[in-house]
Amino acid sequence: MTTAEEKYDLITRRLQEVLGGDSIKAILAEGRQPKCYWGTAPTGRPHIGYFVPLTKIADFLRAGVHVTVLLADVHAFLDNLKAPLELVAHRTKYYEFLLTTVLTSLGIPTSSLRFVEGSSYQLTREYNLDNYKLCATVSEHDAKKAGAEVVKQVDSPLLSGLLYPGLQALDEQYLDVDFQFGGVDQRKNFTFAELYLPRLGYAKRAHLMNAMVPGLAGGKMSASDPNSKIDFLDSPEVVRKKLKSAFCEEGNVQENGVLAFVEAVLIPISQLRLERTSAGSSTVLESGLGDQRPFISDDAPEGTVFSVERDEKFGGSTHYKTFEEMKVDFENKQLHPKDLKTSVANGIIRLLEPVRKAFEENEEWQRIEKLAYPDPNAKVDKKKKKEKVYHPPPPGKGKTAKPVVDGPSDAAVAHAEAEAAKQHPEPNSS
Ligand SMILES: N[C@@H](Cc1ccc(O)cc1)C(=O)O
Repeated sequence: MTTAEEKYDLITRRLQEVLGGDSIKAILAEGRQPKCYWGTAPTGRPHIGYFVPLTKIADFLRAGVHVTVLLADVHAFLDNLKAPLELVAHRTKYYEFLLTTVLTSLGIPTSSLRFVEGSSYQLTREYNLDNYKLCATVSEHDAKKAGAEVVKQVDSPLLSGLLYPGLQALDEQYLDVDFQFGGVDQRKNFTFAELYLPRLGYAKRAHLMNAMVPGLAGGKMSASDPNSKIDFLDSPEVVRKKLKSAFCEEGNVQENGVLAFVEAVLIPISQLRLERTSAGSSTVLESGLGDQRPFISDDAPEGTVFSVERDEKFGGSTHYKTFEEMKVDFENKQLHPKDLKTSVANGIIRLLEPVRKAFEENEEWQRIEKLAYPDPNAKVDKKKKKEKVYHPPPPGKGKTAKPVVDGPSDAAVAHAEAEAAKQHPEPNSS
């Protein structure tokens, strides 16, 4: 990788939108290495759509960008308590285990990037003062608009949802980056940051956005339909079942969750692996944990990005070098939905194998997983907890009355949290 233009092209390839690209070009032209971050709020369990930002991170690293991954723990509960306070630390740990493993499986050594927890700096005096300054600058209308696509929209919105975009904007300053990267669903948050950071005297950052990952059922990968998304730890049987029920009609390339998924997730991973092989050892990418070519048959010609394996009596296997070729075949009914689904299922199973293996070999991760995502059907415990809730008498009343300067008791806080959780129940996932 030599010229600034080549680096810029690698940084911005496959993105849906770039705001402020010229500032990145200028940094590269000076021979400097841009700094960026990608933030994720540890709420529900990450699904395999996360491969999209993670493969993009591989591009950034290859172009010499300094990458920070923000585990936005504070944001995870600011967003309608999607991660309730008592679970957020466990979920943060779970995300860290998972992201580290997936990055390694893609051949990205985590030593080449930095992980930061939001709460490690968002609770400081300096950050909070900036937050209050923002609160005295931003209108309620703008804060609401900025969070509209990211913060869960409910009938009785909490104040925390209004703070969310402001904190995300401040993160750019406190993580000291040149650009922030995220899905296009972050667009309103990003333009909000561009407008408001300069009003605090901070630099306006560039924003890079990837397209949203399509769900297997068609449309966006949906939180409410568990069949539309695949968990990193799903077993081969579950992966096959989810693919079987995916919407994939013969000849229809317009509404086709499976094909769209191949284009957005699987082919970029194949390309990444191909580039690694051809670039040799001079790149930051190392060999991954597992199978090097999860979607390509052993006997496929060079340059193949996806193989559909088929019995000779059904015409034999086809090896595609581009997504376009595959799409044309599907449209012309040369590629049958059943064959496509089978090859995609097999590819995903191979891709997830090293992640599942790492999970099975790591007792600490397994312990954290249970704490982070307790079984929602284990109602017994919940009931017990409810009975224990203590309702303190109002200040000045009751035997234990004392001045209120102490702040609310733990029990009062627990009660308030339980009430909040009732009104804003946690969604299945983000
Ligand atoms: N808004 C991001 C999470 C995030 C939080 C804080 C940030 O600074 C950046 C990103 C999401 O929807 O997942």
